[in-house]
Amino acid sequence: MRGNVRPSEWTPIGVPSLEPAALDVVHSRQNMLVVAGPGAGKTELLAQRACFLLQTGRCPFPRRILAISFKRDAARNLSDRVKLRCGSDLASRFHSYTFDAFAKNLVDRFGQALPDQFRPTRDYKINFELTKWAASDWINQSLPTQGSTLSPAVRARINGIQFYEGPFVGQRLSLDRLEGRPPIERAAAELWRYMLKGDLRSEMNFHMIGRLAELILRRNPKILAALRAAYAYVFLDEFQDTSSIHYDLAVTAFRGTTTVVTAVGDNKQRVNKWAGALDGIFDRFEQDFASKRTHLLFNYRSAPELVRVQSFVAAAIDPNAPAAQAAMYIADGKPDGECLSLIFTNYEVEARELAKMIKRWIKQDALSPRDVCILTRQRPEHYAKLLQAELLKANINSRVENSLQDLVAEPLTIYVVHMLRLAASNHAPQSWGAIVDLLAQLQGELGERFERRMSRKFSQFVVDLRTKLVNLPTDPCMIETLLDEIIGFFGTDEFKAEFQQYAQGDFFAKTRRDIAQELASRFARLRLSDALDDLEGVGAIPIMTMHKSKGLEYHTVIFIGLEDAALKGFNAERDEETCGFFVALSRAKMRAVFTFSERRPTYNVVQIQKREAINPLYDILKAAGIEPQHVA
Ligand SMILES: Nc1ncnc2c1ncn2[C@@H]1O[C@H](COP(=O)(O)OP(=O)(O)OP(=O)(O)O)[C@@H](O)[C@H]1O
Repeated sequence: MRGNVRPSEWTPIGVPSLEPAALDVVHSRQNMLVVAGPGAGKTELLAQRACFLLQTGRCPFPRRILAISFKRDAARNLSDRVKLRCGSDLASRFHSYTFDAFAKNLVDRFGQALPDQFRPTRDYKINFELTKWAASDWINQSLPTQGSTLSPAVRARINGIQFYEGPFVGQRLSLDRLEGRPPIERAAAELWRYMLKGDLRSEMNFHMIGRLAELILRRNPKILAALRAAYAYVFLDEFQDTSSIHYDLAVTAFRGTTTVVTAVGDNKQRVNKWAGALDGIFDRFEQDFASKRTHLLFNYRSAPELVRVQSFVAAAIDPNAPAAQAAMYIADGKPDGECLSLIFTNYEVEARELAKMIKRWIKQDALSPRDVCILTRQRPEHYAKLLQAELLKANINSRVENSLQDLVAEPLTIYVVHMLRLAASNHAPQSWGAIVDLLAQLQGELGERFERRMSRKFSQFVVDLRTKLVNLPTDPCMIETLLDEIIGFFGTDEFKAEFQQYAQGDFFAKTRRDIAQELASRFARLRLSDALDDLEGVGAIPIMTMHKSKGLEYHTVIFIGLEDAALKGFNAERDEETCGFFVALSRAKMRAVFTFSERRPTYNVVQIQKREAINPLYDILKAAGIEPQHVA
């Protein structure tokens, strides 16, 4: 569809209707802050707003919309929704990035315009080892003493976390002179200098990249003006998790400009305080961006009984939070959702009984394993290990998603898998369509003639690929060569240019290597289509930490181990842990289950488990009428 629909004639696509407050946001010409609970349709609202702006020409060609999320799968989910709702042509002006990818893109393109002291080398490397927890070690062990203004005794007195969250990356980078400044600030300047390494290859983490991106915009009016001219609209998803690095970047880029910013979030799902999520971020945004705040009241995701239980948790987190209303219609006599708190005598009984229940639920509710999700507070491979074995006995596959979730959301994986699916089957229309769209996008051509010409080449490539895969390679190096051929068919340079995360550094090579490793282990034991299903997790119950479940939804959610040991930070971070509990509960559409096992191994030793520290969570459930039930 072209961008020629009249605003007054535009109607939401793919959902029956939007509540009036949501429709106001879709149409809005001013900065807006949307505060709404789980399942209120915040992400959907952004997708609808993108369609409205593109289809009505409110975002006129060639201007674009920039959407920024925190997780790769959230960014992908949003761009998929827009593509599905208004077609690839218009959606090509909808750019959905994670914050990290957006910042890295700026540094990769314009990093050489930075002043000497903050200019990274073009081939900089991402270093994940520099964290706030390791900051003291970096100051004391890695910083060279030669040429330093800090004695070892002074360095040893610097508090690493304060240093990291303060002058190192907690505030805008300063180009001021350092003489006479406190040691903590001089240490920050020295660690920056050490990481950027002069002529040697620079190393940075994403916090540093975020800070450099902000500095680029602050120091270069032309780059800033070009960015603002390119993006007429900006969307900020999961806004409650915004850190000072992200916020400063957004402020420098778009505050006080004609670019219209829409931020959506839920203060009750704020679980990233450890990663720097700012207090009072909604109020700051309202002031800084002169925005209007609006609330959404419906919950489109969860059944009425679950929305009722959620309201008790919501009230415990924020007594002023407006009560959400369930939008789901349940016919008379049908179950309207259930929430269970189950107590087991030990973890073996828990695994056995849960496996039986899951089997029963899958059958009775006609679910696919992907409709069920198993959550843990931490270490999912440990908490779910026995349950996985019991599920397997019942012929139900499951897998821990954490390590694969990001890889599977990578465009490189997505398009390689599409191509391999075509090689595996004569009937994979979705994969065919996805690749034709990609080729059109990469080559900037559309229309029937292009498709006919492309189709011939493409069909031949698939036939050749199929021949090569008669015997599946199990050597990762051979698979990497195969991946090179596939990417070469798309056009390696074009592919890297389209997906900016691959344009610089070794991320492309690393992703290719990871895909090859994952495929190799599966090719050794499975047929091609089964290997691809296994990689994508088709037919397997996903298991993940509650943090990784943000933004996702499942028919049935089972949280294993609502216990003191699993939530050991509860006393210190009660608000944040309660928000985490709320996130877990609110992922469920129809059923939420929380388990407690009286005995469970903490690491390798079986220990008696308690629920004293986290009793406030059990109290909330009890207040909602959910009493713990003992199971065999
Ligand atoms: N107006 C609507 N009508 C019907 N269904 C809707 C509507 N808006 C959203 N939904 C559906 O409700 C579910 C939740 O929507 P969405 O993921 O956008 O909510 P959210 O507010 O971003 O949730 P959360 O903050 O909990 O991640 C999705 O399945 C979505 O398709």
